[in-house]
Amino acid sequence: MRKNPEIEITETKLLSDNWYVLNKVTFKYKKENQPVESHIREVYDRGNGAGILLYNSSKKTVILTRQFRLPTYLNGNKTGMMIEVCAGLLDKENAENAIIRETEEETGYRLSKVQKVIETYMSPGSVTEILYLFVGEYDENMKVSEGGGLDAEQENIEVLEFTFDEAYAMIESGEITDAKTIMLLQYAKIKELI
Ligand SMILES: Nc1nc2c(ncn2[C@@H]2O[C@H](COP(=O)(O)OP(=O)(O)O[C@H]3O[C@H](CO)[C@@H](O)[C@H](O)[C@@H]3O)[C@@H](O)[C@H]2O)c(=O)[nH]1
Ligand SMILES: [Mg+2]
Repeated sequence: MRKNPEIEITETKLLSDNWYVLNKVTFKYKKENQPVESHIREVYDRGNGAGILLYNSSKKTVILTRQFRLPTYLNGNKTGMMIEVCAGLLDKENAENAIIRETEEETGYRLSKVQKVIETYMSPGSVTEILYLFVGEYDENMKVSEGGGLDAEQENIEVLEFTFDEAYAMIESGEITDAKTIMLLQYAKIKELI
């Protein structure tokens, strides 16, 4: 599937597969009329993910989640708590089914339709993950459980409802710093979704 004649991968060394997979990859970069360069990069493969902005256009509200995120705690986020759109890693299913399942697990809303709006590499220098971003309408009739995430995965997810304006202002105030959440809120603003 790979289609770049300038690139030749010569070695892939597994550094860790304790949870997800970290490889050290050596490759040759053969640029025309230039000496061949050898590069080494560490690449973290944790699969692909999906996220969704749940919105209600008549109430002008959105559903977001709050949870502890250790990597942010280790890098400048005082409490480690992050406000994010509902999101999860894909199992073997497609992104649309995954986000519908994840929405119910994390927020308690059972959606029947969602719309894919963005596909993005979140950290292309180091992480393989593609994130598929969706929007979907929710209302109270779709609420089937409390949400909160899977106990088995110790997720401890709080479900929050904000007006769209409140949520949008939290980007400016620095209360929302998660990239996929900022992208989806800005998408909603640009497209005048809410
Ligand atoms: N034991 C253990 N658990 C882990 C480890 N890494 C992750 N987990 C757990 O695996 C679960 C994954 O939950 P999901 O809801 O499927 O994924 P997510 O972490 O919400 O991922 C979403 O957000 C990420 C960060 O923005 C995105 O990168 C990802 O694509 C997705 O959108 C979480 O309970 C998480 O704590 C680990 O090293 N060890
Ligand atoms: Mg999640």
